[in-house]
Amino acid sequence: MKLLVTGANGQVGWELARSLMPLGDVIALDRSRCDLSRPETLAGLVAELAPDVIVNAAAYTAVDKAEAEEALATTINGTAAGELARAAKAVGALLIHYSTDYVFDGSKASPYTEDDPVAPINAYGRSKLAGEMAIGASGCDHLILRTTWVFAARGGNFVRTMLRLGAEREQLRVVADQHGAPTWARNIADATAQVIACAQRERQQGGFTSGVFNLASSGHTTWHGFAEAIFDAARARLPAVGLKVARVEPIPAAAYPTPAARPANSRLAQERLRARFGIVMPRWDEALCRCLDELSGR
Ligand SMILES: NC(=O)C1=CN([C@@H]2O[C@H](COP(=O)(O)OP(=O)(O)OC[C@H]3O[C@@H](n4cnc5c(N)ncnc54)[C@H](OP(=O)(O)O)[C@@H]3O)[C@@H](O)[C@H]2O)C=CC1
Ligand SMILES: Cc1cn([C@H]2C[C@H](O)[C@@H](COP(=O)(O)OP(=O)(O)O[C@H]3O[C@@H](C)C(=O)[C@@H](O)[C@H]3O)O2)c(=O)[nH]c1=O
Ligand SMILES: [Mg+2]
Repeated sequence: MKLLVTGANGQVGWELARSLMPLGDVIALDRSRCDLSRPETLAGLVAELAPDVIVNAAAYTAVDKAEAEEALATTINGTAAGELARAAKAVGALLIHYSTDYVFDGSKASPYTEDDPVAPINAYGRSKLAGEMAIGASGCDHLILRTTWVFAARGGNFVRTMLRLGAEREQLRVVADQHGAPTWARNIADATAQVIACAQRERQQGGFTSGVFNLASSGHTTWHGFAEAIFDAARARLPAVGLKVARVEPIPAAAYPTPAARPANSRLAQERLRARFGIVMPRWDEALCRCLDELSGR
């Protein structure tokens, strides 16, 4: 099996290179070899490589910056995703694509299911929704995996931000009224490998259907709860970080103004993923400890 991965240097893309290896030949392309800001180049690239599976891990993920660059975010997350889907259709490839909790407005009181109405409240969310819709319209075999609050030992993410700030300051203020499940990029990549293996069997046997699946850690917390867990775990595992932080003040989102609004509820129900693929994701706090173990070289 030939698997094409985009966004090879991203949190998820980096982990995919390892997780997908047992499935076949992985061609992992970074921005320099597969640039989603130039959607017109993608059909030719895919036709030339003729992969069996395309995993699109490239995305414009700068949530606040997207407010001022919505056109670029939409080209990368919307138009280019649609072009990859049409290219997948042309070569008969399966497309795996990632989307986000930010397609929802966060007003629901319980976890979102895949069929809940979408209503993004920021430019990034709108651009990711455009990608979902373009893929759905393409007619290619596809699975859209909606994930949340991704972290990893490398790349730009909340864990690395907190470790940096926690080494600089004695007190931090962190939003405590946004709820979600921090999800480790490695767990996403491993689950993706399971999903692909299952989907390819279904396609061979004629029982495949395309669709949207939530894919996030088990359990949930707030950004404040996540920050406290990061510092607790780091004190035990990463003395070299030299944490100064003594207090993490819980604050409402209204007290932490940002260019982009964020949903209050980012929780995603996991039943559909379990029913179709038998996947139960690890808990977010256990995954956090494994990730920090990796950072500490354990
Ligand atoms: N991060 C998160 O919290 C969440 C992410 N997701 C989704 O999961 C997927 C994976 O995200 P994640 O790995 O966390 O994101 P990252 O930001 O870690 O990685 C995204 C990658 O996309 C690359 N990229 C950006 N612009 C382009 C472009 N024009 N052409 C090609 N590549 C480009 C980046 O390249 P470079 O390294 O050069 O900048 C980066 O390597 C995305 O679809 C994202 O929307 C969903 C929910 C939460
Ligand atoms: C740095 C910092 C952030 N915050 C808040 C701001 C925000 O509400 C929350 C998280 O901030 P971030 O900017 O890391 O999160 P953000 O970039 O919005 O994360 C999102 O990224 C995209 C790509 C997704 O798809 C989402 O699932 C989600 O992971 O923490 C504080 O309260 N205090 C702080 O010191
Ligand atoms: Mg961010």
